[in-house]
Amino acid sequence: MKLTLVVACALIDADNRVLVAQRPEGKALAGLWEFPGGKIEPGERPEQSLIRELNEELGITVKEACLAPLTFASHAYESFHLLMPLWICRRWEGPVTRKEHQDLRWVRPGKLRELAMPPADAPLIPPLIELLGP
Ligand SMILES: Nc1nc2c([nH]c(=O)n2[C@@H]2O[C@H](COP(=O)(O)OP(=O)(O)OP(=O)(O)O)[C@@H](O)[C@H]2O)c(=O)[nH]1
Repeated sequence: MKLTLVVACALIDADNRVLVAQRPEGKALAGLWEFPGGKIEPGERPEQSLIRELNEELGITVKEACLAPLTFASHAYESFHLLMPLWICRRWEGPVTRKEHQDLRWVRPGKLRELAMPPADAPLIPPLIELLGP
């Protein structure tokens, strides 16, 4: 089984809402709502990858000191096993801009279950509710 390491981030706004982004058409799991992030490239540290992905996908600049580890997903997809650490971030520079996704939404953690998310993401929701409220 191929192990794939993906880094992801829950950006949190002043109202304790979380940013989710809709995967583009043409990609695996298209249309599902995910946490911004992506695969680690060779030679990158996980935090560097995440900072790069957040810049590419959302146009924001994040400092490593503003990333805090929250939890992780470990999920067996058919063709690979996903291991995905989730960081949270409350501080960034620049406006959040849609660059690669179909759509972006700020949602209360308690509403995440109402969105179609990748199956790996379900266990990430309770820790967010515990931290931020429903
Ligand atoms: N960023 C992100 N990826 C997730 C989440 N949940 C989840 O299962 N994934 C999976 O983790 C992988 C993320 O990699 P990616 O977005 O960089 O990859 P991709 O499918 O665009 O493939 P590619 O970059 O090779 O074209 C995908 O297989 C995606 O389905 C999530 O919440 N956020």
